Amino acid sequence: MMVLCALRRQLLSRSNCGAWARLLQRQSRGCVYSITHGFNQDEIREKLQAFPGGSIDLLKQESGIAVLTINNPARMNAFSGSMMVDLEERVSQLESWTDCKGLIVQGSSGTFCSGSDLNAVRAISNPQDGMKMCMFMQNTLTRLLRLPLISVALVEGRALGGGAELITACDFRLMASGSEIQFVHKHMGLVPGWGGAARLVRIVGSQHALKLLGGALKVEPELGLQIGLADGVLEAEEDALPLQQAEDWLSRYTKGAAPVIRAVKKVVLSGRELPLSDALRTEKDVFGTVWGGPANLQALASKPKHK
Ligand SMILES: CCCC(=O)SCCNC(=O)CCNC(=O)[C@H](O)C(C)(C)COP(=O)(O)OP(=O)(O)OC[C@H]1O[C@@H](n2cnc3c(N)ncnc32)[C@H](O)[C@@H]1OP(=O)(O)O
Repeated sequence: MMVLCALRRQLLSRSNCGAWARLLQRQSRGCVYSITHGFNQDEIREKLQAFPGGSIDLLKQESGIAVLTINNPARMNAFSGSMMVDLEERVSQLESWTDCKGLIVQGSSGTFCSGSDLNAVRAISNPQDGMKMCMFMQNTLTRLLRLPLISVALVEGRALGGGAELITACDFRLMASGSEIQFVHKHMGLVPGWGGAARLVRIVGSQHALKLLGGALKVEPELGLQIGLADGVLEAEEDALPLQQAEDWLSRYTKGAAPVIRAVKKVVLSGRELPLSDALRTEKDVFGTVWGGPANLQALASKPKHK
């Protein structure tokens, strides 16, 4: 801590205050890696931008539900370098949207995501660059998971490799019928590197995680439900597209005032990530933000009966 404070003072005294302030802000945003870990985000961004293609699109709706779309259909929505940078920018936008209550992450054109763009993977196959890309994606996906809103991955078609890792950075997962999730890393001579293994263990437990990663098993909706990787299965419906079905599913958790929904996520997140004493203190602080707030006063005035 003392080292960090000294570093902060040292950095702020430098002439280029704006850039340093940005670096320090990133460090405090809940990233895993910062300048103290030798992580230089601007340098990595520049490298990633050298592999263009596709986009990550964010739709902010008045309902407070956002839709994030992985959009690179010619490559089954594989993640190019510029899409990794795009994703980081979209997460920053979501961090600043304080009325947002829910997020759906989907792929374009009926499939989720086929992982890293193999063309970029081939071009940066040295371990140093690979680890830098990993740090960048781990930071972004950690920030995605920590957003104070309720997120759901809508899996249609295939979620492979990094695509399977991305779905673990959402609070929930819905699988459309016929969809598949597969951590194909072993077949590529790899292990997950975007934080997918650490998050998968927390979602399905270490026994199931070992089977999914060690066997590169295909997870279809039935198995997904059975092991707790999927929270619901969407059957094909004539009058509701999967995105509409996902919005309906999510609405049971996002109905209500934004500050309350966001507080719910914050207390669950702190319970999941912090030691008990710290989580309890955080819960007390978050409680203080809603106690006596508009939603609380309105509920009290309406003489509720919870039947
Ligand atoms: C830490 C991250 C680790 C990783 O993510 S490593 C990457 C793991 N992902 C993969 O290995 C996916 C490899 N792709 C496949 O298995 C198949 O393409 C896939 C997704 C099952 C789809 O099969 P099909 O339906 O038969 O379609 P297809 O093979 O003809 O693909 C259509 C076009 O998409 C391209 N594509 C699919 N996945 C890609 C990828 N990850 N990177 C770059 N290009 C990719 C594929 O090459 C094809 O392009 P083209 O039409 O031949 O020009």
